[in-house]
Amino acid sequence: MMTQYLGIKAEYPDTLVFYRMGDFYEVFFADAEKAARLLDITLTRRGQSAGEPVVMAGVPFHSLEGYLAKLIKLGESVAICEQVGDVATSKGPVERKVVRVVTPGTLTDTELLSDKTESILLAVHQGARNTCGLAWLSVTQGEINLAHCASEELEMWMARIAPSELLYNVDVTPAFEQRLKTQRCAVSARPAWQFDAALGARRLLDQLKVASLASWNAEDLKEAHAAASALLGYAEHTQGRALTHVRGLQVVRSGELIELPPTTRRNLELTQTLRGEDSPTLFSLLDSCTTGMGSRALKSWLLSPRRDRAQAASRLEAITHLRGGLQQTLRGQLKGSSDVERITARIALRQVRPRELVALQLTLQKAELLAPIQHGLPALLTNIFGDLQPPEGCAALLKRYVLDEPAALIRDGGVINHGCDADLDELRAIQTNCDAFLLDLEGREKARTGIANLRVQFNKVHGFYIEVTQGQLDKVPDDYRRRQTLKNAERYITPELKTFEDKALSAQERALAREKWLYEQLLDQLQDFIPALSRLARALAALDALCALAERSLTLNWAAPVFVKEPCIDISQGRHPVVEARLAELGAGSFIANDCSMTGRSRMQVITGPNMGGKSTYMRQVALIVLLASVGSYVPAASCRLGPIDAIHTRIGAADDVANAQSTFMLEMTEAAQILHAATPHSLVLMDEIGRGTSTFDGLALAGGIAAYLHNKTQAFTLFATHYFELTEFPAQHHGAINVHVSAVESGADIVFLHHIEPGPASKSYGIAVAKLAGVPAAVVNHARHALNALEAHQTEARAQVDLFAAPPEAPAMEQSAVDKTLATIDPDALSPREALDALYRLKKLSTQT
Ligand SMILES: Nc1ncnc2c1ncn2[C@@H]1O[C@H](COP(=O)(O)OP(=O)(O)OP(=O)(O)O)[C@@H](O)[C@H]1O
Repeated sequence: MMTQYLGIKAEYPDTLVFYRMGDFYEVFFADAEKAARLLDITLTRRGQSAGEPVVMAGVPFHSLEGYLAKLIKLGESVAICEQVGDVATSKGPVERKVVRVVTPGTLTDTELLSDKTESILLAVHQGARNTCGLAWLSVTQGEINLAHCASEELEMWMARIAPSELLYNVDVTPAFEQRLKTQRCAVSARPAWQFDAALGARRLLDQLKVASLASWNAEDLKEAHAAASALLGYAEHTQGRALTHVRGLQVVRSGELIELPPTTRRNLELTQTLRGEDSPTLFSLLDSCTTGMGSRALKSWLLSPRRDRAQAASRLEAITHLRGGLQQTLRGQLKGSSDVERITARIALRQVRPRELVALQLTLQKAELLAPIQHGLPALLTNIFGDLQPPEGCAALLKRYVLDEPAALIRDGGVINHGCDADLDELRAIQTNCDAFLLDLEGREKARTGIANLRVQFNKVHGFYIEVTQGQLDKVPDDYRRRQTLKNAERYITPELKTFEDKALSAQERALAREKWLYEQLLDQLQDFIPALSRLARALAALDALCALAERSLTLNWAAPVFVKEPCIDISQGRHPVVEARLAELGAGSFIANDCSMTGRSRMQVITGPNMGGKSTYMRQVALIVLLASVGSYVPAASCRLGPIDAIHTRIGAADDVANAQSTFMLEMTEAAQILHAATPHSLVLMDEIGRGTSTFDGLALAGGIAAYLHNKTQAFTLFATHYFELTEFPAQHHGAINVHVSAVESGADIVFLHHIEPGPASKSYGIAVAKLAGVPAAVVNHARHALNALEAHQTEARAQVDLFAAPPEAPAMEQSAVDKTLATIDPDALSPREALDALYRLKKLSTQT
């Protein structure tokens, strides 16, 4: 057995192998030590292998799911090795095989998956010329995604895709590997040969059942093909079979989506709060979907808005239509729908459970009722309703095959419907009619033989028998065969009883085997419905997400945004949806709505005002409104006009990133640098208190420089919140910038925040008043007030006339060196190898002379 185990383990060196032995899954040696540590289970030692005691640990087979969930959460993968041979007939250890490998990125079990989140597997291929190929999929969805990106954009892509597991070529450079390892997901190196572009292209064609990738314009994405090769190979390897339900391809191109860098997702708390919780976030507020499929679709919409507004416009049009009452009816009907998408995937992978099939059947019946007969529907709804047609015959097939309330697992039987299969019905009848048959036989035999006390009975050792007492033996007919002799009686068997016995004793076993066989037959027949079921699942998900957005827009009193061509962000009476909901929940007053008007000519707002005044809330609400509009949702405002947007960048105070050894200030500057490089005139940039991580003068000088760069060079729509009062002078010298401030009033020594954005700079800083409000001891507040007066008096006197925003003098032009001059004359493409070598010697000589 150990030889068998070690042979299997050798094929899965990096994976915990759960080896089935009777009612337990056992783990051995190093795996056992790891499992014992991670799962808190007992380690034992038994027997010997190669002279060493065998270290092992085990978990009962019926509680496998719980242990798997724990391991997957810890980023581990598990190979499930089952007994596949016949225990009764096999000599030596029964044959065993790994039937599937459960890994964080390829989950399919209901118990291991979160309803609202996809578990995504991503393969990254480091290509030549600074390009990376990406391929990713969720095994429970029907679509492969491909993309190419520049190496420096990789982190942004990985943040957008948010994989649960990442695969990379074992031969990548150490620096590249290090970048991948900083991702918060399971990371596995795969052999280099698996990242083969030609193999990947072939696999894609096979998978999609097409002759060419031309219709997706995906023929030249060689690096992505290489990634797809590893991706599909790995996904199939984990499932132990082909992914027949994966039939879709999507190519995502840089520049098609609105950029939402990782910092933006975090700072705007789109799907997670800054503390890493799921709520309250924009998504948790929006997600009133009635199905998991809808929630997942909505989340993906939220994180991947497109620059081109056609998709957003069609969603808006659909939502507007649904708001007219239809959403309420549809949501009522959608409620309780099963997760058709995941059930379809599990049918394809032949892992589906009986109760899921019943749930699917009920949903299919429901879907038929969903599509309203209406004319003049918006195009998106027409398409969705068109796809809502359940595949013909599928519900009937399920109804015919599966009991209304089947057992949880086919393993236990009690799944296949009555009247579906004559053999099964007969086997079941034998079990249920056993007593009746015996009574009937007894009656008939009594009549035939004239033995009044004849009895037909059963015991476990001897099986069925007819018992006749000594005094009646002469009446026993010829066809009775003796089975057992007792003191006062003889026991017999007849051909009829023998036939019945054979049937009855094996009926249960055979019924179970028949049920399993019929279940497989059903799965075979269901395979034909998979494309139609996938289509239906997508339609249900989209309809649910649209209905949720319609419901939210009505409940929360949101307005439809208007897309315009000219550059602008023009919001009237905008609100921060999450803060507003939170205030309402806590009964802490109403949210103060604010306008924001930025145009091609007025692109920057310098925002000042007291701490706690509402600067961050205002900036974030503008970003959230822009994002919601770009997704195609209504927005929390009275009205919103929006020009083209290509990115939302945010630089908002964060805690130290100790894990990556970066100080607050380093992080602040790194993020600022990224924004300055990436932003364009169509980007929205939020800068919150830039420069505060260093000394006042350094910080102020940097903030001034950054503001000037954003205004003059980048020309992005910029919201620039600052505590540096000096920056309120910026708009006077920069025509594209204006001052705004959050209003507050002082009453005595206290401060009242009005949270209202008003034109012009704040009149003063209220730091000390806020400190008092926060409960800082009176002695400290008095001390600070005194010190402030002194500082202000001193500053007025000493204020030098420094122009913070003036462009610095040009750096003196460096004189070109002899090497540079020679280099400028060389055209590498025009050189022969010999000439190139000569040139290299010449340059080397020159460099030693200078
Ligand atoms: N428009 C508003 N209406 C009602 N309450 C608001 C509004 N804006 C902000 N608030 C409340 O004020 C609190 C502080 O707001 P915010 O964090 O935006 O202030 P801030 O000016 O950025 O402060 P700091 O400068 O200290 O970062 C919020 O948590 C919210 O409860």
